[in-house]
Amino acid sequence: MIEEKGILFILSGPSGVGKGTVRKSLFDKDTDLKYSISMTTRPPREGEVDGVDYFFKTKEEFEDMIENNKMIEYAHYVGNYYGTPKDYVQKQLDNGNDVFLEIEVQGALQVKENFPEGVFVFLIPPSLEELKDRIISRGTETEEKVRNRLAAAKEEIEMMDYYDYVVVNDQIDTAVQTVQSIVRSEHCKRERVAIQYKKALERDES
Ligand SMILES: Nc1nc2c(ncn2[C@@H]2O[C@H](COP(=O)(O)OP(=O)(O)O)[C@@H](O)[C@H]2O)c(=O)[nH]1
Ligand SMILES: Nc1ncnc2c1ncn2[C@@H]1O[C@H](COP(=O)(O)OP(=O)(O)O)[C@@H](O)[C@H]1O
Repeated sequence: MIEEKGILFILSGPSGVGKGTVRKSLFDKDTDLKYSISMTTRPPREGEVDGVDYFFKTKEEFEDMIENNKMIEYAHYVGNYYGTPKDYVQKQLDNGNDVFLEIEVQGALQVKENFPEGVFVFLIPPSLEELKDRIISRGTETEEKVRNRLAAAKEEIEMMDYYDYVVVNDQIDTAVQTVQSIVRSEHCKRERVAIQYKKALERDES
């Protein structure tokens, strides 16, 4: 059966919930998904590589991309810009490949406006206490930034209503398996399979 367009998957949720951890583990298992590397003005953390973890840009370079309409979405998050460049995502979807975005909530809502057919997955922590522990234990933030991220998290969790799926990231393996099942299930959606069959039948008859 010929795949038409790829599916756009959006994984979002509060900072520190485990989006990056879930995404990396998912990509170790599911090589068919294409990951869209984000652009950011945040300085690289130790061990982060330009073009692998993020495309690290200056504020001017980022604003230039925005002005030239080259971003699908972007957000100003805890003092820095983060965003998804348009070209890569569009090209992969057009080639029939599934694309996976891992982005914060403001950006996900913008994607929803432009790609309403996207599949929106919201990752939540088992509790706010656990979320705080995860942000602290990661050790990448100052005390003030931990407070900022937790304050943002409370507002972000209220946006759950805009999502198609909600996954609790309690045990990492279970959360990854659940996201993987969502990806598989979306490929079995009746509308999607029916369209592909119809097209294949039409080709057969002509
Ligand atoms: N809107 C948007 N958010 C992004 C993008 N890339 C990463 N983010 C989010 O920006 C937030 C901060 O990312 P980062 O500084 O790497 O910290 P961490 O994810 O909390 O480790 C996280 O919630 C990311 O998921 C993007 O392209 N667009
Ligand atoms: N299911 C989980 N159980 C315990 N710790 C987790 C789990 N998922 C992620 N973590 C830890 O929580 C911290 C934040 O995870 P990270 O993937 O950086 O979050 P995000 O990308 O959402 O900001 C990291 O130290 C990570 O190892």
